[in-house]
Amino acid sequence: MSNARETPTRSPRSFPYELRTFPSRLVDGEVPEEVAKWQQAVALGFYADVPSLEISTKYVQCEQADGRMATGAYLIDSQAPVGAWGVDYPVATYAYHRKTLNVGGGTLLPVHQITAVTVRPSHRRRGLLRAMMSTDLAQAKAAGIPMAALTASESTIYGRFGFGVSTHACDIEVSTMRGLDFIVPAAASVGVVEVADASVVGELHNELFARVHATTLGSIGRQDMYRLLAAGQGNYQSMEPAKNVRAALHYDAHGAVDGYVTYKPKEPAVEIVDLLAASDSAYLALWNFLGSLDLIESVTWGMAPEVDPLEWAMAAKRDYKRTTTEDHLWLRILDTPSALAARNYAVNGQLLIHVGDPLGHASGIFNIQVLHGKATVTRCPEDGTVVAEVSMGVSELSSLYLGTVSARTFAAAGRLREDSSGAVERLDALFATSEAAHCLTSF
Ligand SMILES: CC(=O)SCCNC(=O)CCNC(=O)[C@H](O)C(C)(C)COP(=O)(O)OP(=O)(O)OC[C@H]1O[C@@H](n2cnc3c(N)ncnc32)[C@H](O)[C@@H]1OP(=O)(O)O
Repeated sequence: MSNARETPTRSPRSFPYELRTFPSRLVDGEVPEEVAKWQQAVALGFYADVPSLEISTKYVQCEQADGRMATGAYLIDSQAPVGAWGVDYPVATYAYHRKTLNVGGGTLLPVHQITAVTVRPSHRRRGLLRAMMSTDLAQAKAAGIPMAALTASESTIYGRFGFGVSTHACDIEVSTMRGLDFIVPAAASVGVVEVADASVVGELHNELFARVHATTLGSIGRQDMYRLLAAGQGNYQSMEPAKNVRAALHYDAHGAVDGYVTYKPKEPAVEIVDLLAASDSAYLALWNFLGSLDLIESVTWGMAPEVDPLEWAMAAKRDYKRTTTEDHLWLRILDTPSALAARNYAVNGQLLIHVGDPLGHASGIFNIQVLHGKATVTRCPEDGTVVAEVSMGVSELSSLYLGTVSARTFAAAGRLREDSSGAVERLDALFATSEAAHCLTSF
């Protein structure tokens, strides 16, 4: 008989991580250790420079203004090998802030905006993203937020979590070699455009963005950092004001600023940094200004709308080239009745839809009854007494939500099923929008 004590054996945990969530904010004017390490992990995940203390502090000031909550996944029951990052550095990061989404008709819907998702290369494909996303979406749903949103680094990651592409961003290149001629020149010459210091844009940004946000279907709230980004006063790599960012302001008939453009000249081209216009005339007048720059042969912009009035205003339509169209804003309905009741509808009507949701938040059979542009949405029993007329996943419903794609297109793509003849046509008639959704914010 052996005296040796049996060594207690513990099988390794299948998920040896703990998720901790904390606000990103300064304490006594300083970046707390936990937040600083979290930021180092984010920079690693996005291949960014190691943030200096100055940059870290500036980020946190902005994130504090946004009410950002950061989540880190930390190793438990284990020690880091000598020399490696310690267990107080998160192996995965995730964050959210909550702002609003313009869903049309002047309605701003509360939205849960997800950002800074990274998993350390040595811990990938072990379910960390799935764990952080599932936990966070469940908490957002429990907090009564009807919609989640993100902008994605890759288009293949987030569909499985119920997100659907809801707006596109276009890269455009407008040839200005011969200047810009407009079919109705007077429409592009309303008000006055004048040059300003780029720093002025930082001061105007929040008020102007609020005006644009309130009137643009698909616009989502901008994080505080945009004041700096839009004005060339700082970015995620440096807080040094850029020396090559120029600005022009548009003044309306009363002399009030209702638009601006900031741009980087790289002769013989100009790249737009940010363009906000609170009116159609400000938009065309700012383009008229850009078209008038001597020695410049083309103007590029990476945030042009899918349907751009500029293209239709130009006398030489072929001088407007859309070089890429890419998925931009991804939405994820969390609460189907609340989300559907918030938007406007084109016609009166009624429809029974079935929504599938792998995470359960948005699923069910719903009766949508629209009268005078507004919907009453009720959940139906799923005991076989009610039969849906159309069936789709929450990702598809989230893409249909702002009118960016039609049910007809999804049916043709095999992503939506018509269970009752004519239902797809009725769904498209209900969800039709008079303008194309456009989001000017990445996060
Ligand atoms: C909103 C934003 O912040 S977008 C930025 C996203 N981050 C990045 O691009 C930074 C670099 N990439 C990463 O940090 C990681 O690879 C992540 C965050 C993309 C994935 O993290 P992981 O922890 O490896 O993912 P996890 O193991 O939880 O996988 C969950 C599911 O997503 C899938 N998946 C993970 N990464 C990818 C990918 N790059 N492309 C396609 N599918 C992916 C997995 O196969 C898995 O699928 P399943 O559950 O249906 O079988």
